[in-house]
Amino acid sequence: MPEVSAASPESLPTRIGEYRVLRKLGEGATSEVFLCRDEFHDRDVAVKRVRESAVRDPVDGRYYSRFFAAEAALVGRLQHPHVVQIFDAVDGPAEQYLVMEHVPGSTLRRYCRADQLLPLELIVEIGFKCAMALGYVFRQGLIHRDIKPANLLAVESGGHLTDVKVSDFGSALNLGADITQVHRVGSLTYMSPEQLDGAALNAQSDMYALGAVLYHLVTGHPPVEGESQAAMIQGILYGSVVPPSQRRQGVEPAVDEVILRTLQKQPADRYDSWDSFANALAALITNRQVPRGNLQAVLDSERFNLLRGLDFFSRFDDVELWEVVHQARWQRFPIGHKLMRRGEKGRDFHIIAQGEVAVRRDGQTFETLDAGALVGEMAYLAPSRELRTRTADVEATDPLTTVSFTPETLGQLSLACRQRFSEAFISVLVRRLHAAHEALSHPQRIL
Ligand SMILES: Nc1ncnc2c1ncn2[C@@H]1O[C@H](COP(=O)(O)OP(=O)(O)OP(=O)(O)O)[C@@H](O)[C@H]1O
Repeated sequence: MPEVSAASPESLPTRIGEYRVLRKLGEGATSEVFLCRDEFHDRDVAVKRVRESAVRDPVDGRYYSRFFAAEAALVGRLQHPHVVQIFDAVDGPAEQYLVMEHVPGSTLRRYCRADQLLPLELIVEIGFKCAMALGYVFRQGLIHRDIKPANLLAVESGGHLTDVKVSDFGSALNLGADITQVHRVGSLTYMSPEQLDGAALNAQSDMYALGAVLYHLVTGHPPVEGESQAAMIQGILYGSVVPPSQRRQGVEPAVDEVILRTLQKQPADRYDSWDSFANALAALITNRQVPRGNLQAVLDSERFNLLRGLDFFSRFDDVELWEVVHQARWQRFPIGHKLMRRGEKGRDFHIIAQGEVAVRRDGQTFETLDAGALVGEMAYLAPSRELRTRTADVEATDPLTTVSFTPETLGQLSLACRQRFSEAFISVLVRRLHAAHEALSHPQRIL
């Protein structure tokens, strides 16, 4: 399947339904994908149109219709930053198509080539994001069943891979609704033994496939190779897998361990949940078991895990936390940096992600705040302009990492996420009120 097909202009439709076609993005066995303009919503979208020949196919036509129906059933349902959103599905007499979020970039297929391999830390980061995304998908009652590099879209910017999104839910099994399981959908190269066998599937089957993709990304080879389909099947069911460290220099035993665990023949021998798999991947980064290479920047997975540990975000779910990871301004400050000065106007607020600050008035420290604490929210929440003045100096007494928002950037978050912020603000304010009340009633306690 070509990644990006340079379609001849004459074969390019001018419109698909209400969408103006800009160019062809790619094609698969059953469909073509076009970059289109959604004028109503003022955004670019990817429109996946089922080939007429596919639907008419006398043998497989009804399966193809089923693939379309499976994806169409998910319109508006999967909302996760690492899952391609499906905006609309049209099942017309003339054409069937899906309207999806456009992902600018390519797919992970190109990064499986031995001469294009990604740094290890980026592969682990990709694994972490996909594991979290598939955990979300599983909680919606779905098993993807066709996790492969071509279905993991790579967001690229300036020639670099910056993010990843799971796509193509045509083969998805809805545990709540599908009574019969069609077996052997999916790509043999990444298929779990139980999927081959026709046994019942669960989260561990997608986990195997994601592990196989990670193996391919790390080594440039799929975990099982064979000259023929029969040899492949034999290998998947009974063969042993060469540890990734034997195929790529610099791979630590801990990385071998995580990947090989997902490729165990028995689902029960793999991780027991997506969360434990994601945590094992995150630990490889935290424990420095993958080289940090030239990428000095903090990884999204580290940010995510940092936020997950903070009290302020304890009621945020994973999707909301990812929003914060992507939309907040992350800043680092040295010791001595003045985060705020008394008397200054300002409406931004910060959550301390790492480090410590002293809150001072007239040179006297009256409070120290550390990870999870909120700074500057009083001016943010103030109901009138006059009250938007900082009432204290705030200075870093430790190297500081903060997560900051202005009223404008907070306003760009989803309603659900803003709701979580309001709840977190209220609980901080109630705790403060309570402390102030205690201090007033028992002044000796705070001496
Ligand atoms: N949302 C998207 N944004 C950008 N490009 C996309 C998007 N969806 C698909 N593509 C491109 O189109 C190609 C074909 O898409 P897709 O794999 O979904 O088609 P398919 O017919 O389901 O393929 P197959 O049946 O072989 O898995 C992808 O490999 C990718 O290059």
